[in-house]
Amino acid sequence: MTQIINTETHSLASKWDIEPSVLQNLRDECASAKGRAYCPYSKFQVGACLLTHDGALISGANVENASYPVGLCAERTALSKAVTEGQRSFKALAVSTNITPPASPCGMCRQFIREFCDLKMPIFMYDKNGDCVVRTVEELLPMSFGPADLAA
Ligand SMILES: O=c1ccn([C@H]2C[C@H](O)[C@@H](CO)O2)c(=O)[nH]1
Ligand SMILES: [Zn+2]
Repeated sequence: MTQIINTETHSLASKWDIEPSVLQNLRDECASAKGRAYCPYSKFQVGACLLTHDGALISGANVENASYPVGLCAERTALSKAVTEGQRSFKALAVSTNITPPASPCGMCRQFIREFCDLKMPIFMYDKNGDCVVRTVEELLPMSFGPADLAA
């Protein structure tokens, strides 16, 4: 069956060197993961999905806790799942929320992402309408501290 892929997805995909159907799957996966968020306190659902260089998609959602600060963001859930499944080579991250403009990863997640992802890796942030804002890791966390700095 032929998939219908919109023009925005096509142009984003070519800009970031991702197959349009793969970018569409990434977007769909992070949107579905959002539906599995456990967020009874904030009621703010967030879905995230990583695309690995070998084409795997690994998703996560926010998981809150009655002791509020214990809650986990979607981005760190997805990354922790991926890393503990042996995946550390990422081509893109997508995040989906039900607001517009789209939410961007919190400061703690930016640092967590920076540990494993290339500074030039794109982060696709989808809003409630499925529209997208894209920024690289470096744009979200300039002049960052990373693993190589410890060895310097
Ligand atoms: O990028 C974000 C921003 C917020 N949250 C979660 C944390 C908390 O569960 C809820 C409200 O902050 O949304 C994420 O998962 N990712
Ligand atoms: Zn976060």
